[in-house]
Amino acid sequence: MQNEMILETISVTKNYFGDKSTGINNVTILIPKGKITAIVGESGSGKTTLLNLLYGLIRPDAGEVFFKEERVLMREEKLQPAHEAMRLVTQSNQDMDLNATVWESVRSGLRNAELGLATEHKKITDSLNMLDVLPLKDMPFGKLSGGEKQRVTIAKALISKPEVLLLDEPFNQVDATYREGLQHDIRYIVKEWGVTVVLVSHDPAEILSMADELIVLKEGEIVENGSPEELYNSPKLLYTAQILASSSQLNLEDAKKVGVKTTRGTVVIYAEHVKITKGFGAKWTVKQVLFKGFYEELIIERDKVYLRVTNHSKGKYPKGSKITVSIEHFYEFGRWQAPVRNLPKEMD
Ligand SMILES: Nc1ncnc2c1ncn2[C@@H]1O[C@H](COP(=O)(O)OP(=O)(O)OP(=O)(O)O)[C@@H](O)[C@H]1O
Repeated sequence: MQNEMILETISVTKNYFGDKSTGINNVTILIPKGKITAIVGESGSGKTTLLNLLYGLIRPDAGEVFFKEERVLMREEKLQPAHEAMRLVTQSNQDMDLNATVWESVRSGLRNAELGLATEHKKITDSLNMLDVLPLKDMPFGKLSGGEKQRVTIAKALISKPEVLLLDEPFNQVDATYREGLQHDIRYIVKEWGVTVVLVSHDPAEILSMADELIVLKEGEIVENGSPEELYNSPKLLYTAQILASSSQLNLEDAKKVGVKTTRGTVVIYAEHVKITKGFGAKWTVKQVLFKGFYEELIIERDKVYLRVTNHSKGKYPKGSKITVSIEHFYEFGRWQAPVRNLPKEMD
């Protein structure tokens, strides 16, 4: 069954000060209803601009944005900023009053001031509960941790049950330990309340585990889109592979040095596809051990060629260890063509 679409842009362009290298260019996208769509791309690729255009905060130079097939009116065209069925949560929490209590902060998200006290109380309680911050209700917003602030800001955005929630880097201020909890809660909200989420993120871990759909932006244009699995397992572009996975890129010469035979151009090797063992006469050296929580990322070197490796046996390969390497597969990219999957290669 085809997904129902809720938001759409048709050939939308927005350049700042007429400079075509800024903003976004000729972007056409469809956002499915009741799903999580993530907009990803390097810094400056136009992610926030696209989010603001979807919300009606900024006017496109060309093209149109539609919410349920109706054109989204811009803030100059009506009294309310942006669309009443959508809410945007920005990175800065700049519209939050630091001295207001959590309860008051969430209450200020109600647009209908005429609600009875009991209804209002229930709505605030429901929103706070949904984000698991009810016990903080009497705390001033300014005294909360980054993660708690983010939860309260989302609770405020959700109190009037918007159809679309737009999140700009929602986990930036959130401790790694609390990230998963918040990601899980957002997924739950999408499922329980049927909210559509569009989020902007640059962190592969959160995008891949959360999103149903990915839109990849590069220099203001969409270069790929699809499910996280599709784009992670078969990226068409080197750029996408670099954004979604911890990886190493080798040029033809370096690839040859380490035994990877390619004729087409850059080779990308995902860290998780490099397998290592300790071995006598091994030619690779562990140069760095990066702590990643429940696993490590190693930077290893041979003949001045460096590779990233995911290592789940923490502590087994300290800095300076000599190791043997095999690569399960790698991607070849030449003139931005589709990748070629390769069979395991023994390199030592
Ligand atoms: N208000 C503005 N005035 C002028 N240029 C802007 C403005 N907002 C964004 N830009 C420029 O447009 C381009 C895209 O910016 P945008 O913030 O949309 O990118 P982004 O992908 O969200 O970046 P980041 O990940 O760093 O937040 C950048 O070159 C940026 O400098």
